[in-house]
Amino acid sequence: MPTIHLENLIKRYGDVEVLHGIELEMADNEFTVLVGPSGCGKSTTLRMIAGLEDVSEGEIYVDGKPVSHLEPKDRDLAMVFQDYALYPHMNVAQNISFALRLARRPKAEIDKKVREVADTVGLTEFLARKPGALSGGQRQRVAMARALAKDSGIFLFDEPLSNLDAKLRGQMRAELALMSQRVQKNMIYVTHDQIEAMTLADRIVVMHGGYIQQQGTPEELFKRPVNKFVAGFMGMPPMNFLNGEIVERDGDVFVAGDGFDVQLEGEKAATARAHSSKEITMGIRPSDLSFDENADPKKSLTLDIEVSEYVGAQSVLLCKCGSARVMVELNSETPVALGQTLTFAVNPGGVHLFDRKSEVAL
Ligand SMILES: Nc1ncnc2c1ncn2[C@@H]1O[C@H](COP(=O)(O)OP(=O)(O)OP(=O)(O)O)[C@@H](O)[C@H]1O
Repeated sequence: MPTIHLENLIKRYGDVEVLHGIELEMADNEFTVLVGPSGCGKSTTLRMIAGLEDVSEGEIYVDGKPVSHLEPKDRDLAMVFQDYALYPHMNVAQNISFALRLARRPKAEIDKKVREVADTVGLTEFLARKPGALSGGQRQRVAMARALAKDSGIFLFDEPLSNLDAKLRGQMRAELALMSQRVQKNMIYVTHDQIEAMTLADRIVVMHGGYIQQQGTPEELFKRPVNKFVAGFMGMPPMNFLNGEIVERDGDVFVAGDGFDVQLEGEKAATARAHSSKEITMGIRPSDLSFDENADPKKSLTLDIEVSEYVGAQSVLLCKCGSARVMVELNSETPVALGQTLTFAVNPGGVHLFDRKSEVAL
């Protein structure tokens, strides 16, 4: 499979620069997800790789060769768009084989390829149907099969699941994960959905404001976000942020703020002590806060429940901690009432510290 290298990619529309020097390497057979909020530049990056947008500065290399001057058709890639763009008057088999027929491949070869890819995406029984008689998920699979039939080394996806309802999205996500293991291609996938990114990616690239914020495995991004943006973007329910100050008392290090005073341990305490500014933001994920009435007061948060959202086995509680809001999760069987004050133990390893001004992780 080809490797892809984006070298200092810059994109300008007129005077406005929207990508400010994207530097990225994608290895053989890797599933890379570009993720970020609307307008961060992920689609523009993908469209530049595809050749659908010009490169303002920088270069795109595929297997070491510059490709930014090449037409999309000469770039050895297949793309699946958000809206699938199927031909409504052609049946599934004809949609899948369109590019092969255009290239005048022998009929036997085309038939074999159609059967193969239809089997891969589970469409065998629908080959004679027109797109109008298919469900959203099935249409999505046709788009995928059509791209697979091209046998390209690189596969590009632009939010391919965004038109599906939540249940189908979940199913297709799982199918995509399975398919990507089977087809062994270099895949680049764009989404604004961090759950899609976490479940599909070998490597996630988080973008914001035309810059790459961080790239790494889903676990690296979740456990060691480099800044407050990445920390808040990855994970659901999102990480809680509490503004506080680093204070030392009797040799111990605390983060103290409105309504909380949490002692730091080990490496975190040493890092906080050594940090130049005392003004920080403490981040704690809901999964690192556990309900415990007997928790050590120095290592817990006292929270007033404002809203409780029942989501099945767990409830998500929106609470007040001083002037800040904190989300926690609680077993739905635990009897609690709105307005009640509860104590949640802080997992010391789950405390993240960010410089309050620069928002960079300490
Ligand atoms: N043709 C254009 N002319 C001017 N600005 C554009 C054009 N296309 C995109 N932009 C701007 O470039 C930035 C990046 O857009 P892009 O579509 O890549 O974002 P995105 O992260 O994919 O967002 P979304 O999830 O909403 O599609 C945005 O600020 C957008 O307004």
